[in-house]
Amino acid sequence: MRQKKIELPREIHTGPGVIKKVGDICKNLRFKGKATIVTGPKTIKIAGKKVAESLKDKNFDVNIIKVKKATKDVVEKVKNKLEGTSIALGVGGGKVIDVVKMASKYANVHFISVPTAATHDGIASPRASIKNDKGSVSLPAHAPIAVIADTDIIRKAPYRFLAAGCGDVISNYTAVLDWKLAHRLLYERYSESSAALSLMSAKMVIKSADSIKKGLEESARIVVKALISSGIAMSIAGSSRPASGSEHKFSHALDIVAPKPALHGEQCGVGTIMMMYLHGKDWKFIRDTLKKINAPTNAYELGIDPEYIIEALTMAHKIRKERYTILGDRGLTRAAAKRLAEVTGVI
Ligand SMILES: NC(=O)C1=CN([C@@H]2O[C@H](COP(=O)(O)OP(=O)(O)OC[C@H]3O[C@@H](n4cnc5c(N)ncnc54)[C@H](O)[C@@H]3O)[C@@H](O)[C@H]2O)C=CC1
Ligand SMILES: O=C(CO)COP(=O)(O)O
Ligand SMILES: [Zn+2]
Repeated sequence: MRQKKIELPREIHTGPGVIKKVGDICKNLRFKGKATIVTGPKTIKIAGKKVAESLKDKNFDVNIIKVKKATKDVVEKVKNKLEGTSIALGVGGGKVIDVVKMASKYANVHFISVPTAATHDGIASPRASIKNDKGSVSLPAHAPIAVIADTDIIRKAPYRFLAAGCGDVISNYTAVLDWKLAHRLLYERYSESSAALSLMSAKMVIKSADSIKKGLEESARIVVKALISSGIAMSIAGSSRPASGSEHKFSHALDIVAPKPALHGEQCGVGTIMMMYLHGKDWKFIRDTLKKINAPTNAYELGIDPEYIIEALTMAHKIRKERYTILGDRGLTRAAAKRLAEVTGVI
């Protein structure tokens, strides 16, 4: 029988003010000595310093590293600085968390995910999206030993971030459709339980769309919960298949061609509208849900020129080629891409 390993976070702490418990949590997990915080230039002020204080209070020797990008070079540099550390903590957005996730895996130390915004479902996933010279790659990393999501910090982040997180998790709809397609066409390994959890995560957000509002702790909690369970769906699958399909290929393509890309989750949400159309499914329902949440549903709201939307659509199939989707191996012609974006109101 095929052997399988599922890696999950051991502890998940959410709630207002939970960041003050980071030191305690690390101590209870039996870490001691040096703790390394990986954070960003903005997020150090929002949360990094609080994490450092909490760790120092529990006698940790704290080292702080600031990163801006999630590239292979940055991962390598961080990995080298993790030597002798007992625990690494990623305090920030998706890029910071991906860097620490990958670097700590290479350095063979545990890491803790401390998201400062609910923008993405990499919070608890065992995968890392890392930029290289051709765009980005999805790499196997490891799951965080703990997730510490302070919903007070997350609710105070710009509302746009929360809406982006909703887009990232709603995109599971088309990711699962693509996965099923690949299973039928190529007999790709498919997990019913992972797909069910992935869709349940998306539905958690869709069901609450009317009550996801700016500044509310409850809204932050709903989205964080959905993002964590989507990450767990990736753990069960052992890949990002349940949470990344054709709509993510479109977003990754935009990251390459657009001079000023929007947030990952915002682009994935718009991609989901178009990929639902290609699958012959209810794309209007996705658009209307994103509208309710106040997430972007078109090029104008993304702040991206329509020309780049068309270009990204025509090249999306070339990204993560191993991941078969509705875009097929040949992708869309320019005329088909333009029509798709027009019919769905994206351009
Ligand atoms: N590994 C995985 O499974 C997944 C990885 N990702 C990756 O995550 C990245 C997207 O993550 P994002 O967080 O959208 O982008 P990001 O990490 O670039 O963060 C966006 C911006 O928000 C700022 N920020 C974070 N928290 C803030 C707060 N509380 N207040 C004000 N500003 C704050 C950051 O400093 C940054 O400038 C992409 O690279 C994507 O590929 C996305 C989904 C899943
Ligand atoms: O963003 C992701 C899931 O939301 C992961 O995407 P990739 O596996 O395409 O990098
Ligand atoms: Zn994503």
